[in-house]
Amino acid sequence: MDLMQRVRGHFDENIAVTSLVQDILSPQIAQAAEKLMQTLIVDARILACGNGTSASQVQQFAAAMVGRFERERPGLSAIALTTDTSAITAIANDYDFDMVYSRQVHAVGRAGDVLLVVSTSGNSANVISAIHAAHDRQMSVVALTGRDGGQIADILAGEDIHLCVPVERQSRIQETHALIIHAICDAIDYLLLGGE
Ligand SMILES: O=C(CO)[C@@H](O)[C@H](O)[C@H](O)[C@H](O)COP(=O)(O)O
Ligand SMILES: [Zn+2]
Repeated sequence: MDLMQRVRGHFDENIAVTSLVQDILSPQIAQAAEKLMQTLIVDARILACGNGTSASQVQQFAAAMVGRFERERPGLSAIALTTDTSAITAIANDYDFDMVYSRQVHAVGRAGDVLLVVSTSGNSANVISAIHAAHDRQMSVVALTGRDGGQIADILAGEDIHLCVPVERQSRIQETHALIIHAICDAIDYLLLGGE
């Protein structure tokens, strides 16, 4: 395979995954946006966490809420738990890296808040602990995962929403998570402000 074919292959694969996910996840994505919107309008908060690329994606989401997405509106209450290096290093150093998010959820989370998690494998231990902490706090969860949803698929409960991109390749899962997050941001604006 020459290099050009290899490059084009990424786009072909992305188009196929995007189309699959449009078919199977659009209703749940709309449902997730409704849930987050219901959370924000009663002055509850969205806490968000993930690792690596997913950390950058939850930060992007929080920035789009507190700042803005594509339309002008008041700032909305979302906090990425990935950004406070003092808290993260203290918790990892004094306790365990698996607790870097759960400890923050326990400390900051309140009943009615929502935890947004992003994990390509569904198996990150610190994200799994954060979900348990959210449940302890009477918070529900919106989880973006990939492959078979990993262990996260097994621990979600009640009113939690699971958006699983059911393909193997990490890059395709992450690109699709980015698209899902953009769709959710737009849907929240649409629910708040109506159509353009
Ligand atoms: O995806 C990349 C690089 O593109 C990695 O940085 C990736 O995000 C990290 O390995 C994460 O630790 C993977 O965790 P998860 O998404 O499976 O929960
Ligand atoms: Zn639990």
